[in-house]
Amino acid sequence: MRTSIATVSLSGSLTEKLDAAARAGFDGVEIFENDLLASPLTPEDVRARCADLGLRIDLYQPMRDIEAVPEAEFARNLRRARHKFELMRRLGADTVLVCSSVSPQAVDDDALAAEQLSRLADAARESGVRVAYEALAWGRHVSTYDHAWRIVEAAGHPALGTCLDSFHILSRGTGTDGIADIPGEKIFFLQLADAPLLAMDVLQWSRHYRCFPGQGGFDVAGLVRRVLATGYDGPLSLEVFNDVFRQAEAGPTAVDARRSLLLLQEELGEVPLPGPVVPTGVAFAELVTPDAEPLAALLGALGFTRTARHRGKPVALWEQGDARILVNTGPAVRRDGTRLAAIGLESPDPATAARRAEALLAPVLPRRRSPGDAPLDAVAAPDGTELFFCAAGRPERPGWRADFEDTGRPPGQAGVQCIDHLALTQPWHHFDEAALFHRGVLGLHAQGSVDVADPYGLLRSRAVTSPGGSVRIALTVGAAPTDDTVHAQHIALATDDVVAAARRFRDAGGSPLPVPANYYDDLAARFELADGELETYRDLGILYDRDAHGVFRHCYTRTVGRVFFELVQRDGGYRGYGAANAPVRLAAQHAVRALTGG
Ligand SMILES: O=C(O)c1ccc(O)c(O)c1
Ligand SMILES: [Mg+2]
Repeated sequence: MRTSIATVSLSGSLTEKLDAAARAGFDGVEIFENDLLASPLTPEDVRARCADLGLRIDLYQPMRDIEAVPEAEFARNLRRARHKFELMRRLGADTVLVCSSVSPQAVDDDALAAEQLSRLADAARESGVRVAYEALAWGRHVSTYDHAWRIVEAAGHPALGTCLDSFHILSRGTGTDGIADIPGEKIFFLQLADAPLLAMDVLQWSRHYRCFPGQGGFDVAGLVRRVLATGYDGPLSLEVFNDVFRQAEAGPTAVDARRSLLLLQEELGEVPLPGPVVPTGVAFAELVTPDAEPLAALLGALGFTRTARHRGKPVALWEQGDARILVNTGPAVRRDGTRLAAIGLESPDPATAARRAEALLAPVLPRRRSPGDAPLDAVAAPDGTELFFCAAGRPERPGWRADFEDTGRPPGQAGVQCIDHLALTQPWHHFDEAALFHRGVLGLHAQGSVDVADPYGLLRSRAVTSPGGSVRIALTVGAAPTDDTVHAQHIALATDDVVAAARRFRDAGGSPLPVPANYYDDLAARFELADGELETYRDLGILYDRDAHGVFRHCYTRTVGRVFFELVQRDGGYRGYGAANAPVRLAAQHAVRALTGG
């Protein structure tokens, strides 16, 4: 199955768009007229460039407001169209998209629409061009795919077919049964886009919020299955109007787009991919820092001990229960300050997990970092976080732990059992990509996204989890372009007694994030807590939340660089991450930063 992408889906100049599409491995492009008009390249240049890049020009688009208009108007439209057919000859593009008219001049007359589209197709055929007629969801008289098909069928012209666009069909909730009535050879083109389920004007929704398949709420795969059943054998082409993609760099967007199509093709059984191999736990989280001291103090207060050091690199292993944290002070990482750089994921089959990631266009990292290191399969996530696939339950394989030499100190025992979750701040323009990556590449389940008010902005957060919750990653992003480096990442540590753990932390010299008294007044109003409970929480800076399943109690440390820790206690199967408390936490962190200038 050939794959294609509309130039409108990518940012930059036409040249940049074409380069990005080719590099990501697309077979073709839809050239959006505005991209050509704004380009200094001649149509012949564009044609040559596409040929050099191995890209076919699958579609030229759009032609608007053509049909069902008074004859004089149609004559002008035909003249305009002939110009474009000549342009397409120079480009080497053989299919043009005609959107259903939105013109106030258009009349509700299918016979007239069919007759004029037929005359348009006559002119197109003379230039070796085919016309694909698409119903815009907001078309003046034609807004559904089955209506557009009835007109195409009535015209009965060999150079006239229809273009199906998943957004226009699924946004209107039009049933897809009617697709089976269209002969495959009359579907001249198939455009794919997903979108989040929003209640808004369909034109605004389409022009600003489309996303790649798998990133929204539509059943795009179900629609494609129906289209393929007709015998359609043209490309699967992504046409995504999206405000974020318009601003983000074209290269990564094109990779994100291609990954989305690969996953769609896998779902359809068209492209076999290795795996997925779902990770079964977090082997370690690796922090890099220019100065180990503040982290050492923090980890010590949390009850971790330094149990081992790497044989060849300045990396220390801190352990408590099943929570393992690497602190890397290597020179290569000093410039970025303290941050979460890598995650070790326990995997039942690391090699296959890495092969799947590679097949889905994740950059593969060298297996051996230095001579003598145990080979580890690793890839980079879209935000640059390194993901190591660590053999779990495979004693015959040398694990990452073999690279470490024990210090002789046992793991700490201050009530922390394991890593509950990791919260990673994503670059603001890669949020949807990050969720699709973690779902598609790692086989994690993506939960719905929640908005969180920050005193200076709005954050969106979406969790991806393994079955049973042994791996939980909260992906967070600012809703508007921001300096992403100001956002923190955190490691949440699970305990079955957060009160005891928080007390130990404070007694060991740790300073919890201070929580305002107003928060506790509100807590008293919302929940009937046992005698003394509220006072304990207030004293220790513990926050409280409840869902349909259970109770969540949690507290935070101060931030070092971009990193802070959270102690969490989940009871009764609580599923969330304390999102209700996040605005208070964010405000408290801003307040601390303002005081300390850090
Ligand atoms: O928003 C539009 O105008 C527009 C143009 C061309 C398309 O293929 C489409 O789906 C929408
Ligand atoms: Mg379209």
